[in-house]
Amino acid sequence: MSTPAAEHAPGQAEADGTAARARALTKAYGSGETTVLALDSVDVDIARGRFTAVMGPSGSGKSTLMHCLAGLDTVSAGQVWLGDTEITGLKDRDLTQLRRDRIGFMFQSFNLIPTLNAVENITLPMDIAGQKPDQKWLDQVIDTLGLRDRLKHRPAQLSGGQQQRVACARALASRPELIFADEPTGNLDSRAGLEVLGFLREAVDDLGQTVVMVTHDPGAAAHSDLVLFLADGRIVDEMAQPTAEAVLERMRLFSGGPTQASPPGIPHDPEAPSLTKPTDED
Ligand SMILES: Nc1ncnc2c1ncn2[C@@H]1O[C@H](COP(=O)(O)OP(=O)(O)OP(=O)(O)O)[C@@H](O)[C@H]1O
Repeated sequence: MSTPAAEHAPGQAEADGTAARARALTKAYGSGETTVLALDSVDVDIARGRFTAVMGPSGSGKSTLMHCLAGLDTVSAGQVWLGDTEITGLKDRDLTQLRRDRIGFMFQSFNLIPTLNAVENITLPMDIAGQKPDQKWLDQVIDTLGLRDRLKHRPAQLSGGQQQRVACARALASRPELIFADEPTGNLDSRAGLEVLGFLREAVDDLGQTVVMVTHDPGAAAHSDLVLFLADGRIVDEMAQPTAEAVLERMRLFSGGPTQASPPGIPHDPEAPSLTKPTDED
């Protein structure tokens, strides 16, 4: 199924265009009888300046889709573009440079260097690339994320939420065309998770960034502009202006209705704690 995200994103101007797209993207692991078709001829358009969430049951191909769109994994068939650049077929060295210069990453584990302080962690990818940060942009990112008074702290001196904010700032620092976030709230309590989702939202609304987030949590997906639903390596549905309740309901449909088990990470009970509902303990 084609997913013209740009058409569906509310208020999306045509001129903003597409940050990334894939056509007939197929990824198979293994060979012969043990082949796993992780992505099955996926067509997708990621709208520029929008926040897109990717959801689906465990094993549906979310991480594989993200890795293929980000040039972290090779494809078995099909094509992927970042902006106007076709990345499928690029040589390793060109791909490495493209990832470094044009893509930002946020992972569940923050991947901060313990011996470097916050600001050193934020600028590390640019330092490695020999690039000078745009100080005005960096200041804007640091202030938007509320990290100004934490810049000299090392990761161990920061809370989980603050560490993830540093990881968020690191992803934003080079002003990438596209930020990929893989379960960015997975290791956080609901309050810190909400904070990070708020910052990703601000990165899109106030800083004009483009974010693609893989998540299991309908509450987290509700912060996006558009949810893409994956099942068995295919995009089977999408939802603009999602709410946690509507996403949960849709996920239940895919998992065979309320009598069957929910996909991992999807609370079966609508009253279950979620990132939209901070609990009293937080
Ligand atoms: N390196 C690999 N080798 C073999 N099979 C793989 C590999 N990576 C992923 N797969 C398989 O591809 C399918 C899609 O995996 P993927 O990790 O993309 O799913 P996912 O939706 O991100 O799952 P989860 O929510 O559990 O992280 C799964 O069946 C998985 O077992």
